[in-house]
Amino acid sequence: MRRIDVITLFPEWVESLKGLGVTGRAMAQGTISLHCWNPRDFTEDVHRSVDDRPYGGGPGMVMRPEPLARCIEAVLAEDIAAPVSFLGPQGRVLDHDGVSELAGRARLILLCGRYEGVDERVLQTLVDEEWSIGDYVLSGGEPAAAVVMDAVIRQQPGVLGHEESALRDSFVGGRLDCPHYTRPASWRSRDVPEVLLSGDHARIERWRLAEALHRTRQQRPDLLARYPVSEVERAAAKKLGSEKGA
Ligand SMILES: CN1CCN(c2ccccc2CNc2ccc(C(N)=O)cn2)CC1
Repeated sequence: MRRIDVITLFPEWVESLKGLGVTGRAMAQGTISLHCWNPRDFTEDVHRSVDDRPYGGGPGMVMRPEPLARCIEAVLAEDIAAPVSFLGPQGRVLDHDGVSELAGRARLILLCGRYEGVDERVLQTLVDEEWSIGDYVLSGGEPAAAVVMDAVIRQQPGVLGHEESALRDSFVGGRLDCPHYTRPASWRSRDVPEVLLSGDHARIERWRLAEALHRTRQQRPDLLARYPVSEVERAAAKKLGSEKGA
């Protein structure tokens, strides 16, 4: 991922990401460039109107096709080609595999809908795919775009600095995360599991694998169906069990 373009009526929404956390660091490092485009800059009327009343009546407004189309075409005219991804509730639901797929691209073009939605003819002629961050309705696509950007940017080599932490994340390999602890070793009479204080890194790794597997089995059995228990996990759980007995 080298470049992200976001088409939105609320550029300040996206500009705020430039200064924050993982996304902010990736921009500052120059690993990723973020470009914001506002369809309002592509209106041709004096009122710079980007929405209009829906044909067939009903509540709310619809995003007008012409300014949006001109904006999308301006985005596509710049830099390398990339699919136009629309954030909407009807889209493919984003999961770890979807994030990996998007993270592998050189460029992302994210279109954020507002109002009651976008004129269907723009979706038919200029949008290549639709992504959803979950089965619920938002007031606009911007929060969904921010989620996609964060998830994708942290997959980029060098962004997290500690490569391995992106690999151990929840959902990598279909597993939830293991528990995390820091000082003090005893806090309000609750102790850190002694294995983590043992300095035995192979045993600690086994414990973390076994805990992630245990949590996944408890909270997300559907993930186990999709990503069956591996030999390494089985061996880790077995060896741990025998040590506990020891
Ligand atoms: C009140 N209406 C506002 C506009 N909206 C709409 C309709 C079509 C496309 C985009 C939107 C923007 N909303 C989104 C966006 C993404 C998600 C998601 N799950 O990823 C949920 N909602 C329909 C509802």
